[in-house]
Amino acid sequence: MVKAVVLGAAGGIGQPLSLLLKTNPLITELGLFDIVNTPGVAADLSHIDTPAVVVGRLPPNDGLKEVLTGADIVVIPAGVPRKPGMTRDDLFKINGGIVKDLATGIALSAPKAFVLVISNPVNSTVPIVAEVFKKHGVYDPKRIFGVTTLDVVRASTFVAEVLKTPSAAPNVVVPVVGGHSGVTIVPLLSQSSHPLPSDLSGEAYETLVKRIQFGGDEVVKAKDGAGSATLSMAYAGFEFANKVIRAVKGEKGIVAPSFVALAADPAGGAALSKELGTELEFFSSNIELGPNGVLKINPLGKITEQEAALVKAAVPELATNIETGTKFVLQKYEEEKNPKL
Ligand SMILES: NC(=O)c1ccc[n+]([C@@H]2O[C@H](COP(=O)([O-])OP(=O)(O)OC[C@H]3O[C@@H](n4cnc5c(N)ncnc54)[C@H](O)[C@@H]3O)[C@@H](O)[C@H]2O)c1
Ligand SMILES: O=C(O)C[C@H](O)C(=O)O
Repeated sequence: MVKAVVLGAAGGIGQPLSLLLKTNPLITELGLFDIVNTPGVAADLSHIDTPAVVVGRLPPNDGLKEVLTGADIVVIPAGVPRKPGMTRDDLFKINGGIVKDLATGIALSAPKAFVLVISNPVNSTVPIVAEVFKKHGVYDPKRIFGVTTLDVVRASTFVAEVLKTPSAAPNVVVPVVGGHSGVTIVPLLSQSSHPLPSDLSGEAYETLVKRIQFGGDEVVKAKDGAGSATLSMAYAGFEFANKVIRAVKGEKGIVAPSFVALAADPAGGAALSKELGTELEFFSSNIELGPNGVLKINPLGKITEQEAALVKAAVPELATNIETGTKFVLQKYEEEKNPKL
């Protein structure tokens, strides 16, 4: 029995993600929450002949609480997407508040659920969820994940294109570490399952790295004001959710990058901090998943000088993004305690 919940289920990501989750036979209940349209989305999906019983709720009458109660896994794609010219950080003002409110609902109604955060800016929204959970005394760093899978999916696709083996994309595995925005997205091309040509250096290497780092911009530009990646994100979110569910069901050796608190595995986190040369509270490295969430945070391993330079460039921005999320929640709690602030 697995209950999966999507918060923001009527949106561009939420709908196709809910559709994909409905196709997973391991999911027995699918809860959909949004501020609009979830009864319709749920009615539509409920006609599909797979096991999951679908329920869609709106905010009135404790809809969030009802959907979250009994949840094993909660995926959050709620919030506004970018338009051309915007950075992911520009979304913080609106999405920070949305994620804080939804995290509060999860802390109250499904504190043991695995929480998969898609809403941008991920580097800041994951720390928001962590702070909210700390405040409610239910924080377990092993259970909160920033979904960076789309970067991995893109890296696989773009590397396969360079290798001129388009059908290889699903088999090409390229770890992408750091975070989920611009220079914090660090592809470790030297660890690609399919080695790149040895002459891929200089401009060609930089072009490939930039394409992976700024792949989101490609979609934002092409959609021309109608939002950002939705379908590829739904695919990526489904991939990662499935990995978590498979690990919970006892499958061993499932490894994937995700933006998690290093406290989720203190020993692995310390080793990673040593490699980074600094202590960050959150970082996306390859993690091994287990029945309780994060089992092990893997080190970066052997990387090239170019990759070390990319990691170094990512660290200051990550530190700022993390602090933005944490401070936002702490300040909100201060304001609630002392409304005159
Ligand atoms: N992590 C990633 O790799 C990644 C990839 C793509 C998009 N994103 C992010 O995902 C988010 C959603 O993108 P989208 O294209 O689906 O946007 P969208 O506008 O199409 O959908 C967002 C949905 O969230 C809902 N929503 C707003 N406030 C809510 C609340 N308080 N509670 C519940 N639902 C609420 C909206 O009603 C809407 O249906 C954006 O922040 C986007 O930047 C992240
Ligand atoms: O680019 C965006 O704003 C959405 C998402 O983070 C992406 O990488 O596609």
